[in-house]
Amino acid sequence: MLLRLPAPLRRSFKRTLKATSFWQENYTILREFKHFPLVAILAIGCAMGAASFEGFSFGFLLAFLQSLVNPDAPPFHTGLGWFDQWILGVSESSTNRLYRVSALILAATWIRSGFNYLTQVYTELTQQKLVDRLRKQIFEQLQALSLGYFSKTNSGELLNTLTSEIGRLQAAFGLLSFIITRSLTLTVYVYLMFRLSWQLSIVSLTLFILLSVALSGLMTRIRQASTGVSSSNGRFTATAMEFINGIRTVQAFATQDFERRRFYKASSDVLDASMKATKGYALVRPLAEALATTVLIGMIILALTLFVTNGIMQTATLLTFLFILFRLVPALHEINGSRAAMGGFWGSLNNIRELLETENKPYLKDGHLPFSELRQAVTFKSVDFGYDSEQFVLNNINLTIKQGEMTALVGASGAGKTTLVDLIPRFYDPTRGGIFIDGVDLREFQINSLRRRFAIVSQDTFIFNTTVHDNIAYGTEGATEDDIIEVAKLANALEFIQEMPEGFDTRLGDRGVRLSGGQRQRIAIARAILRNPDILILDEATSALDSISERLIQASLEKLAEGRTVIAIAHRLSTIIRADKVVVMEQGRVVEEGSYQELLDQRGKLWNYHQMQYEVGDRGNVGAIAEATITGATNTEQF
Ligand SMILES: Nc1ncnc2c1ncn2[C@@H]1O[C@H](COP(=O)(O)OP(=O)(O)OP(=O)(O)O)[C@@H](O)[C@H]1O
Repeated sequence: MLLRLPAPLRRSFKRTLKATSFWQENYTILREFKHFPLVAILAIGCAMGAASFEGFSFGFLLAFLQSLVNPDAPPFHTGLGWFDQWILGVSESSTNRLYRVSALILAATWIRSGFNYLTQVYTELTQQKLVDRLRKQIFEQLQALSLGYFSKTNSGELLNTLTSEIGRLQAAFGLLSFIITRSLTLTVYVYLMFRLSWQLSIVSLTLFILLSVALSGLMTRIRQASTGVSSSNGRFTATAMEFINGIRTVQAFATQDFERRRFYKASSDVLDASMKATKGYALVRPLAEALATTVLIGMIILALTLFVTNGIMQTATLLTFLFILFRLVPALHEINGSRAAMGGFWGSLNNIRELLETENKPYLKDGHLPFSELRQAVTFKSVDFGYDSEQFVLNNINLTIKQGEMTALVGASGAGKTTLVDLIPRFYDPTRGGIFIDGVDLREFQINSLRRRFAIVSQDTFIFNTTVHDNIAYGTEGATEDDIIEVAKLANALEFIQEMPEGFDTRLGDRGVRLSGGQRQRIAIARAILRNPDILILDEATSALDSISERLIQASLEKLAEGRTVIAIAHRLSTIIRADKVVVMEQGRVVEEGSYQELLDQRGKLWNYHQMQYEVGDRGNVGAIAEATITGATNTEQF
C-alpha cells in the first residue's frame, strides 16, 4: 500500500513543486534579471542590512528593558568580550548602561532607516529596469514575428499587453520585492524569537503557518479572477481602439448606438472582473488580521500563565518577545496582503509570458547571404501559399519576373495578387515550392538586405505622425533637403506640400489624417522614389488619384521604372498597357500570361476585363486604350 501523506503536507509538497515550475514557466521573464544583477543584488543586500539592524535594535531593546526593569540583575551581555566591554559597557553602572543602550538603539534605528531607503531605491530601480527590458523584449518579439501573426492577433490586445499589462506586472514585482525584503526582516524576527523562547516561538509559528495555509485557497481563487481582469482589459482596449480608428465609419453608418453598447459592455466587463478580483484580495488582509490578533492574545495569556508566573521566563524577555511578535504580526499581514494583491496580477504575468514565448508563433528564418541586386529574374516555382494551413490562396504558381521589366498583375478582387507580391520581400514564406532570385532561394538572403532593395507603394500607405520631410525620408538614410524636394516634385507632390502652413515641416497627424487619399499616395510615391529601389512594387499605387493626377504620376512612375524591375498590381488597365508582361490571376492561380496585346488577341480573361472597362467594341487594341487614357475618357468601373 502506498504511503499516503496527510493533506496539508501533500498540498505543501505540491506548492514546492509549483514553485520550481514557477521558475521554469516564467523563465522568459525572470531571465531578464541577468541584465542588471548588480542593482538586484544591491537591493537584496540593503534589505539584509536593514533586517540585521532591525535585529540589533531588538537585542539592544532587551538590554534596555533588563536595565530598566531589574537594574540589580547581572547586565545583559552577548558573550563577545570586546563588544560587551566597549559597546554595551557591562562593567559600568546601570544608569550608564541605560544611556549607552539608548544610544545604540538610536544608532541602529538610523542605520536601519538608511538601509531601508537604499532598499527602496534599488528595488524600484530593479522593477523599472525589468519593465524596460520586458518592453524592449516585446518590441523585439513583435519585430521578429511574421506578418501572419498580426493578422490573427488583435492589435488592441497587443497594445494592452505592452502598456497596461506591463504596468500591472511592474506593480506585481513591486509587491514581490516588498515580500522578499519583509521576509528577510521576518527571518531576523524569527531568529530572535527562538533565541528568547523556543517554546513560545514554536507555538506561535505553528499557529501562523496554519493561518497561511488557510489563506492559500483564497489566493488560488484570486489568481483565477485576475486572469479574467487581464482578458477583459485586453478586450476593452481592442474595442476602444477600433472605435477611435473607425470613428468615420461609425459616424457615416450612424452606428453610435451599436458602438455604445459594445463599448459599455467591454467597460462593464472590466468592472465586473475587477470587482470579482477585488472582493477576493480585499478579504485577505482583514481576515488575516483578525485571526492573527486572536493568536497574539492567546500567546500572551499562555506565556503569562505558563512561563512568567512560574519564573521560567524573565519579564524583560517576555516583553521583548511580545514586542517582536507585535512587529511580526503586521509584517505578516503586509506579506499576506501583498501576496493577495500579487495574485491579482497573475493574469498580466500570463499575458506577457504568452506574448514572449516563442513556441507556436510564426517567425521568418533569416538567411545568411547579403542581397546586392537583382541581375536576371525572380522565379516562382510551384508555389502554394495559405494564410491558414487548411486553405491555400495561391496554388501552383510558376512565374518568371524578369529584371528591368514591368510585370503587371491583373485579376478580380481576392484573386491573390497582393498575396503573391507579398511573398517577394518575404512578408510570408511559401507553404510549398520556392521563390528564387537569380537561382538563389529567397530564404537564403538576409531579410533586411533583401528588403532594402525594395520599395512598395500600396493601397494603404502608412503615414507617420511626423513632418512631411520625415515621412518622405522614412527608411532612406542620408537624404538631403534637395533630394527630398526633387522626389516630391517627381511624385507631383511639391505643389500641395508648399501650400501647407509649414511646408515640408508640417506635421501630418495620426496616420496622416491631414492629407487626402491622393496626397497620401503621392507622399508614398515620393518615399519610394527616394529609396532608389532595385525592385519597385506598385500595389494599386495610383488608385486614390483623380485622372489628371494619375496621368501626371503615371509619367513620374514610368520615369522611376526605367531600368528597374517593376511589379504592378492594377485595377485600372490604363496603368499597365505598357507593361512588358501581364499576368492574369483567378482564384489563386495564374490563368493568362503575355504582353497586353497578345492577351487581347487571345480574347481570354484580359479581353473580358478590357471590354468591361473600356467598352471599345468587340476588338480592343492598346493604341485605343492609350488614346482613351490620354483623353481622360476612362470608365470608372473597375474589376
Ligand atoms: N492576412 C490575411 N489573412 C488571411 N487571409 C487573407 C489575408 N490577406 C488576404 N487574405 C485572403 O487571401 C485571398 C487573396 O487576397 P489578396 O489580398 O491577395 O487578393 P487581391 O487579388 O490582392 O485582392 P484585391 O485586389 O482586392 O486587393 C483573399 O481570399 C483574402 O481573403
